[in-house]
Amino acid sequence: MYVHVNAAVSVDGKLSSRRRDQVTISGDADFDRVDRVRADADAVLVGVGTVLADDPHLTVDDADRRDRRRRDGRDGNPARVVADSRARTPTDARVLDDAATTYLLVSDRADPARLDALRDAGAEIVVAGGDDGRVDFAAAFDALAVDGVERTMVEGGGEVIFSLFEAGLVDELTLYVGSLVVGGREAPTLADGEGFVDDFPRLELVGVERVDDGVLLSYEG
Ligand SMILES: NC(=O)c1ccc[n+]([C@@H]2O[C@H](COP(=O)([O-])OP(=O)(O)OC[C@H]3O[C@@H](n4cnc5c(N)ncnc54)[C@H](O)[C@@H]3O)[C@@H](O)[C@H]2O)c1
Ligand SMILES: Nc1nc(=O)c(N)c(NC[C@H](O)[C@H](O)[C@H](O)COP(=O)(O)O)[nH]1
Repeated sequence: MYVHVNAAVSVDGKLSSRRRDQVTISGDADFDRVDRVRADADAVLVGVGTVLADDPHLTVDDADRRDRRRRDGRDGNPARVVADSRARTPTDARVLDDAATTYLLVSDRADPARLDALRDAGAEIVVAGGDDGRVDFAAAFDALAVDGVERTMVEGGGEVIFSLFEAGLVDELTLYVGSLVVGGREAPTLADGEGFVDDFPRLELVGVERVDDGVLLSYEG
């Protein structure tokens, strides 16, 4: 699986505010770039924290890009994937509408009644839980690959991105740094989780570009 992480942060590295509600960091040009990256992916993945905070749709906005995908024999939208160990995704979440296939990655600790309700709401359930009750991304990606998902774009949040770095699964990172300060010791950052104390993952900087009133940094993992 090729994993491309994309996120937008403030100059102080925050994904959103201490209230964990969505902060618009990208400008129009960056959101258009995000749409292009989505259109190139087989799947777009977020954590359930992002679903609960932002209720994202995770589809391709641009109709020409959807048409191009269909001409290439693909679905108009990439699949949507939510890392959701305990199946907390609301059954009326926007990711569960019929615009695309949606996989929920759950652990074996998820409540079977919740899973039935989510299946009824249209979700495909993939059980891929590690011993700690969190989704084992390597196992989950192997399961998705069976369905033809070879390229996944990850749109956050900070807990999921940390886990992917920890597991050594990040091939590419694009980071839009907007020119605003959010602050707050409790505000989510690009990589939260437990944090590293040694063996810090190192990335190779491969691009720096001014976009909107911010900077787009491109790295290889
Ligand atoms: N600026 C951006 O680009 C951007 C993008 C996405 C989200 N956000 C913001 O980030 C915040 C949400 O991020 P978050 O960190 O709270 O949640 P998250 O989206 O990273 O989801 C975390 C949850 O995913 C589940 N999970 C399952 N397996 C996991 C694993 N192996 N590792 C980690 N989590 C696993 C757990 O239930 C965990 O609580 C919101 O405030 C949202 O607005 C910003
Ligand atoms: N690239 C980017 N720039 C931002 O300034 C910002 N706040 C997000 N946040 C990610 C967000 O949590 C969602 O995942 C999608 O940006 C919403 O996507 P939809 O339009 O609903 O499909 N992402």
